[in-house]
Amino acid sequence: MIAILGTGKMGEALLSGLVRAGLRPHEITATARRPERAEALRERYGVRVTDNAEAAKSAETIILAVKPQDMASLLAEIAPHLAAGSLIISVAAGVTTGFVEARLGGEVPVVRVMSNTPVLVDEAMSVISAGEHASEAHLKRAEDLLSPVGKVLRIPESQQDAATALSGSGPAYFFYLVEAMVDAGILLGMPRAAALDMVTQSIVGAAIMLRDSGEHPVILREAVTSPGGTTIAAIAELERHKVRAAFLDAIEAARDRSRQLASG
Ligand SMILES: NC(=O)C1=CN([C@@H]2O[C@H](COP(=O)(O)OP(=O)(O)OC[C@H]3O[C@@H](n4cnc5c(N)ncnc54)[C@H](OP(=O)(O)O)[C@@H]3O)[C@@H](O)[C@H]2O)C=CC1
Ligand SMILES: O=C(O)[C@@H]1CCC=N1
Repeated sequence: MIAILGTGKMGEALLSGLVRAGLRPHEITATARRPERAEALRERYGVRVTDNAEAAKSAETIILAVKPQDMASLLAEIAPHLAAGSLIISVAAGVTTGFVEARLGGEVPVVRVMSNTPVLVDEAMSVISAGEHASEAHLKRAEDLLSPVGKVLRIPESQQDAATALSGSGPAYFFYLVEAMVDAGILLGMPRAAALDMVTQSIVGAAIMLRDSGEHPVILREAVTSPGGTTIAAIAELERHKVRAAFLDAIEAARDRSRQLASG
């Protein structure tokens, strides 16, 4: 039995991925704070929706998917109800395995995960790190759960905040880029729908080339950039506006925010 505690956007994305990967609804228990949310999950997936204590009691694997700010109270609620040997998988940004271990007591195995919303289309990037009492078998269990919905990479926990900033938040940067490029199309007089199509297909094509060609992004970009041509005219403006420096600062800010989150 797998329990997902705090089934909001990320919890539901994981839940739908597990169902697509072949888990049967009766093998999954979900929890939510609002009754209408609980009802929606029950209807949409046919899973059991209970309270946190009940879900924690009967699950071998417990996925914690509440906001970092809600983690301490959730851990206090489930601590007395954990079955011996249950694996705790936390997907919350910034929350360390030490934070979870200290509040659950005993030698509870904890795996920290940072995934991202492309889990909805089985293209997640999930990075995982073991807590003090998590064994190879626990890491493998987390990998088995996550690999049907995307790529999984093991990283030292010291790199989790950086990974949160890069791949956890990463999809948002690409959506933001698409919004900005579509706005540029509007500025040039393109219809909005056509501009969105053009930009979306360009980003999908570029992403697939990047993933499948094995080429470095610089090589791929140079192949588009003709001497004296249009692309270099655009890149000169991006450099003038320090877009690269803005990315370095932005992702560093996200890493710092991830570090702050566990302390509330
Ligand atoms: N969104 C993303 O791209 C990513 C998010 N994450 C992490 O995932 C976690 C969840 O984020 P996200 O899904 O965006 O947030 P949401 O607010 O969508 O989901 C959190 C859910 O937890 C529920 N909840 C809160 N407290 C309790 C409780 N005590 N018992 C049961 N349910 C509870 C909330 O209920 P209610 O709605 O009723 O308040 C809500 O449905 C965060 O820790 C975040 O850091 C990680 C990677 C990517
Ligand atoms: O913005 C956030 O805090 C979460 C963590 C990574 C992506 N979304």
